[in-house]
Amino acid sequence: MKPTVAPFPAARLRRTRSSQAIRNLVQENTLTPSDFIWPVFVRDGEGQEEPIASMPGVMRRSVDRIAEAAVEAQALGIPAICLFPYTDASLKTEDCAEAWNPDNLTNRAIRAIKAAAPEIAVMTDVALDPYNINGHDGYVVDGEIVNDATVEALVKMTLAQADAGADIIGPSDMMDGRIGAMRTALEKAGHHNVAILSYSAKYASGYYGPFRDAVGASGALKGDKKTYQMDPANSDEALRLIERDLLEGADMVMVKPGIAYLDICHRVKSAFGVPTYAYQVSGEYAMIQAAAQNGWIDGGKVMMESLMAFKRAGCNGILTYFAPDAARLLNG
Ligand SMILES: NCC(=O)CCC(=O)O
Repeated sequence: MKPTVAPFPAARLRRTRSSQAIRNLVQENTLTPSDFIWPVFVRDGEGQEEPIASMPGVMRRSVDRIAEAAVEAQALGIPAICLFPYTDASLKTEDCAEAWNPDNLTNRAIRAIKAAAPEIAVMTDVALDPYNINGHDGYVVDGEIVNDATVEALVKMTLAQADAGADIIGPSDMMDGRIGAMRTALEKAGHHNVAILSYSAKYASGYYGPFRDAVGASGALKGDKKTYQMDPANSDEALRLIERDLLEGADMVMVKPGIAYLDICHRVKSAFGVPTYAYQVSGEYAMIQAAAQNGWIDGGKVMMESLMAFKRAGCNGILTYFAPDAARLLNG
């Protein structure tokens, strides 16, 4: 689209910025609480809310407190909550069997949320890293992250989550062939309406540091994730990954991290026109909070501006740790 601009003074582009009312009329993008998916951290125990030092304002919550948080999110108009478990080191093994335990933290939290806040959609994370003694998203054999055996484990994990009542499965592992395998298994098990929001374009990023503290994975990880997560230098490859996942049965797709990858969000939405999400990850959140706490930026303003940027880039929604704070601001 080529914008038409009459010569000055017929056109004074400041006219449409001259009052709040006119600015509201010409606003091109909007942000509402229904744009958010709220990632939360689950821990064991009861009545527990434990702050995470590198993510000011974010807690690890026990299952009962997660259910309360979901009730609050539902009241704020947030449509979905996404669960990440803080798994005790004693439950991390080489075979990652805790990942498909029907009574693991995630599956208990799904059932508790469904009982307390039935309207909110529950999204899960599918990857082996919270359960893996090696800290990787897949099985490690002789130093290699093996693909096909990992996919079999991820399918078991997916089915356990769907059986517990998950509405949206979020494969974040970046193995090849996992979306097709999960979709086939879900269909076969009668979970026709369980959606897959694929972490299709997930980059090997430095922005995930605080998240690894939050889920207790920082110590376990040996090496890096560059053989399965994407190179930040690449963009065409993201489109191939997105197309591949859509053809295998993904309903929605994600770009991760967010702010440094808005060009990818825009390309994905323009190329495919499918429900597209960005993950404003822990490092992005931590940077905004740290600068705000030092008085270097206005935290509320930067929070809202960063979230609007995702909408402007074409995203349908954002996974963001700011979800409840932003929803409260938007609800006035
Ligand atoms: N699979 C989920 C993540 O890796 C989240 C990363 C973050 O928030 O930094």
